[in-house]
Amino acid sequence: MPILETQQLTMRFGGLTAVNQIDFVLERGAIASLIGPNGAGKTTFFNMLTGIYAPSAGKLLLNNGDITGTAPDKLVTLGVARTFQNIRLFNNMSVLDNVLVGMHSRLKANLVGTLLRPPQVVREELDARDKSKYWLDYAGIAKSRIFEMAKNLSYGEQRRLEIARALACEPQLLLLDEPTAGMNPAETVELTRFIQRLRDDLKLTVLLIEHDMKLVMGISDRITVMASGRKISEGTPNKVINDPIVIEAYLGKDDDD
Ligand SMILES: Nc1ncnc2c1ncn2[C@@H]1O[C@H](COP(=O)(O)OP(=O)(O)OP(=O)(O)O)[C@@H](O)[C@H]1O
Repeated sequence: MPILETQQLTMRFGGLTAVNQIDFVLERGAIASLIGPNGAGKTTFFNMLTGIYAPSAGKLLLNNGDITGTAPDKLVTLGVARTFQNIRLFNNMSVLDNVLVGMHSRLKANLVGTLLRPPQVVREELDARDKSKYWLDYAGIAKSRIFEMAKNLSYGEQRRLEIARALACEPQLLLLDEPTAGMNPAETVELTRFIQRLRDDLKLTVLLIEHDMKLVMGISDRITVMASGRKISEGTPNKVINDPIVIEAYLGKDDDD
């Protein structure tokens, strides 16, 4: 059973169809990539998968259950976590608090519990802090950095912090929107290995939007290619890179995609 499936998923903004009737299947445990020229509809597709946009038409299934139109925080509790193309951190909060905020939707305490702080709430908070520290360490953020404000981290560290925050939500499916954007080649290699570890050690399913073709070709079990809102090709890296439609629509472009 696939972990995620879309059926004829469509998003219209006024007269523009940004995502047009996409059928997509993501197998559990896969690393899959979504590629395509600027404006192809990749981020819009991600935004529907994570509940930020309710699709204009079509269906979205998680573990065969219909989750079309489900809100983002609910999807996090169902095991879908993501990072963003433009890093979205609380810059003036500590590194640790950024992860704790991300875990909030999984904590059980309600407002009354939070105010009265009975022992089980205090315990839950302590557990959450321990878990946050664990995931920060897992993502390679030094212990000495966790009380720094997020804005003081290097760019590569901020990207890893975003991933740590997503991991702390204990997802089954992790969506990464251009995770290497702005990284230098060494950081990109390191991140590639890290993504493979997420799949191999944590058994996560990973879907990424990525412009770095070397990374995409090296890491992906499957690649889906979008152009002008449509899926134009799909398959193994080898199949996709040799598909004339892809070469014409995407790889043949002379910009830096
Ligand atoms: N909220 C919105 N309102 C109106 N139009 C939008 C909105 N979001 C995206 N679009 C349009 O939808 C199309 C697809 O955009 P999208 O950002 O999904 O593409 P993309 O493949 O992620 O591009 P990039 O690689 O540049 O990030 C573009 O024409 C874009 O201008």
